Amino acid sequence: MSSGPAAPDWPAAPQALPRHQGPAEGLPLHDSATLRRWEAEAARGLPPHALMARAGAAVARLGRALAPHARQVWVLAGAGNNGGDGLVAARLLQAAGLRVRVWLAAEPASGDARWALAQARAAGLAVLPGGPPQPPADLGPDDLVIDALLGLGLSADRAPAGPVAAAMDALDRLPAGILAVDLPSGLIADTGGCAGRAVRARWTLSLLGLKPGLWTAAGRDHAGAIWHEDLGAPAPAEATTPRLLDAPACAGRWPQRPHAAHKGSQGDLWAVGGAAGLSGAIELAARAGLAAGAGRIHAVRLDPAAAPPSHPALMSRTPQALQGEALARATVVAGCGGGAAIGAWLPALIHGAPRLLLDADALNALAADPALAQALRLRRTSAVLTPHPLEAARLLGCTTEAVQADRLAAVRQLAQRYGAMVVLKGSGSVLAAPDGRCAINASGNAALASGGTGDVLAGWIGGLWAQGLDAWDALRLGVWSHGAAADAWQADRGPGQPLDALRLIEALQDLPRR
Ligand SMILES: NC(=O)C1=CN([C@@H]2O[C@H](COP(=O)(O)OP(=O)(O)OC[C@H]3O[C@@H](n4cnc5c(N)ncnc54)[C@H](O)[C@@H]3O)[C@@H](O)[C@H]2O)[C@@H](O)CC1
Ligand SMILES: [K+]
Repeated sequence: MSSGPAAPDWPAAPQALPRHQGPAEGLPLHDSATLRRWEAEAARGLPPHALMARAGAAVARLGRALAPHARQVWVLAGAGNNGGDGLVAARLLQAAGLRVRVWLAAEPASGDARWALAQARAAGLAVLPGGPPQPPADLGPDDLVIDALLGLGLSADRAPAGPVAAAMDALDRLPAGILAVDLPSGLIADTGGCAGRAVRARWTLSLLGLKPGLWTAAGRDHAGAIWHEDLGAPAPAEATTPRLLDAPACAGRWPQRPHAAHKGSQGDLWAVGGAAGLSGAIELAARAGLAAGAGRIHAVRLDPAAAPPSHPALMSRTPQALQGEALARATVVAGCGGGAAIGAWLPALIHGAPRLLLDADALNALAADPALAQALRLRRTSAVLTPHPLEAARLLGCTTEAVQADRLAAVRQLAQRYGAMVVLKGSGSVLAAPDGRCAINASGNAALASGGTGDVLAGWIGGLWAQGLDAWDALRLGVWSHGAAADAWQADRGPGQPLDALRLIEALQDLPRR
């Protein structure tokens, strides 16, 4: 960029403070192909039906714990092994003294499920396949319903019809809590999409491994609280599985603040945007960077007519100030409220900023200009992109529906195509790096669905990154803590209230840094 950099008055921010080692990258999430291999290997070393017996016992045990006052249980079982798990649970719950009724979609085909049905009948349960799914008339709110219609064997390309659809209709209308076996029926394990429709469970017990689809797209709305049972079968070593981004995966990864810290040691964040009429976005990003703890925050207005920042700790800058030494040590968050004007500044930022995060209008400019995309790929240092699904679709040249249909595939493709770290925002944000690392965020809730929360996220990640974290750590921690702040806020008030962007920044400041 052109003329007149401000002379630095403190030493440059270090590139990296001591690396913050957390216990792990997070729990692995397994795709269905891996789960099938895992199941086959585990079954080889066990007596017949042992895995199903363990699965059914785990469902029964958890059902008792979650619904301790239940007096009766209604089990809806499909004709596959998911239904077999439900039949085992039904038998065990009856043996524990509960009144159990079973609805079975059709005569089971697999050996395991036929065994489970025979055992259930031998124990005195009246199980006749087919017929209308009629819940027990006196089923109450304390009682338990077990959804064992469909699991990993769901055919994703057809919406459930016939008896299974009728059973799903019945599940929609029940007062009692629904415990889903392995997956809420109809939810696609690998993507979190629905095969037309899916059961809304209060709880899900995921068997063997955790599935990515429980955490992203429609997964969070359908799975309820997620429980895990590995059935005592050792997990396969899969290096490339996505990881669950949760509190333990982020523990101990916050930037260090040594006693002798000063504003020059905590990094320089430049928030670049602020086209006319859009200055609020840049102020939100800058304020979030300040809350994250970055040492000096510069708010760059691309249009001099745009309102200057109102927070007294933010330095109002022209774009010309971001060049030379200032640019060489800057962490730049570009695009929040940038309008079309941001495009002209991107070549210099892509070339000169050692840490660069592109959001909103910067992403739109990138999608529209192949030369920018090429320049980004050629960068030696990390860049971070923070698209929502529509921006991701523009970057990939596809529809928003295609992005949402397989969010993991979309984010991986973006990371490869642009040579950048990417977070695809939305319910269960997904993260990917060009080297194949991948994560799904477990925090956050619908309170975040309001204007400006994305600008806050961009500035918050930038503020963490400016303090010396490496790019992947800053991205992971930033995304998780952004959602965790909303979770803490909602825990105090209950669901349903939107969280405005300024309050979100306060909630981020209040979040304990452990
Ligand atoms: N794979 C594992 O990890 C283990 C599997 N077990 C259970 O077995 C399940 C997988 O069993 P299966 O492979 O038999 O599959 P499922 O029982 O999940 O589904 C197969 C059944 O669903 C029907 N179906 C599939 N798609 C449908 C659609 N779109 N609409 C209506 N009906 C549809 C099929 O006709 C078949 O009857 C797991 O989810 C789990 O509950 C456990 O027993 C033990 C370990
Ligand atoms: K199920």
